[in-house]
Amino acid sequence: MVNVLRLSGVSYVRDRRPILDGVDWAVEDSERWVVLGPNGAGKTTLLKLATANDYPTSGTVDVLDKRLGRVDIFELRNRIGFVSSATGRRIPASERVRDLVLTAAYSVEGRWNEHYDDVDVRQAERILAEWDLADFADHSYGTLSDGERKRALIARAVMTDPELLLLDEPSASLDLGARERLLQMLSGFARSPYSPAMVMVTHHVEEVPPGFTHVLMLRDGRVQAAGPIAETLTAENLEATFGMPFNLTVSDGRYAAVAKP
Ligand SMILES: Nc1ncnc2c1ncn2[C@@H]1O[C@H](COP(=O)(O)OP(=O)(O)OP(=O)(O)O)[C@@H](O)[C@H]1O
Repeated sequence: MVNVLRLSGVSYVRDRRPILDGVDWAVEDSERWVVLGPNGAGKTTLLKLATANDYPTSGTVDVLDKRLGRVDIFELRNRIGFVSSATGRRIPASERVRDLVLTAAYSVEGRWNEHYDDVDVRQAERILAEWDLADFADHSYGTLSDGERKRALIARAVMTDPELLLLDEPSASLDLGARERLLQMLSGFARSPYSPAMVMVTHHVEEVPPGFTHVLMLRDGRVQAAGPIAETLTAENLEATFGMPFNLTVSDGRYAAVAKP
């Protein structure tokens, strides 16, 4: 087992307010983590550190065995796949889906070269099929539905064979069918031993894909609970994290939570 991410005593303070407060957390290469917590808990801030897009105020962050602050972050970022609504906003509407995926191999957005290596073209075709995008390969990004866009962004993120894949609320704004389709794909991807370590931020236990192994629960910038999902994703920990009591059920690996009457 290899640590892909390790936060030790991490605090992140802005305007004298601790947004993350004494966070200790480690992700190993075979693990798939869900990060759960209410609005403002610090989930996106945590991803900013994990993607080497910011630095902690105190404590240490090691990403892929490199200590933030002592490493070339551009080299590090090439080894990390990241999907968020902000990454989606940077994609030109006219970009063809095939090029969106293919150009990831060259770390560019927008088609820039008429000649790609065969190995990259084959890899892109395989990934497009894997994420159910083969029929959309010649469509432009701007014409895709929200669900298709999310799958296209994930396909782009995995094109470079990242060692760590971070997803910030991938199923937010999707309709029920699109959400379920995406969760099935994420579940299959999470279960593959060839997939990288994964971290997915979500607000809803219903969006936890079966196959994810661990959960980190954050409240007010502090770790409320962290560990294997079966033992850690409990009604007690949900209440401690979201500040209200829930009835929690699990069926076929899918969780559902409703407030206690
Ligand atoms: N650079 C910053 N300066 C000041 N406040 C910040 C900064 N970054 C984040 N915050 C604040 O820190 C808190 C945590 O933000 P963050 O986006 O990490 O939470 P989150 O758990 O992702 O929330 P949500 O679920 O609503 O997306 C919020 O109250 C936010 O306003």
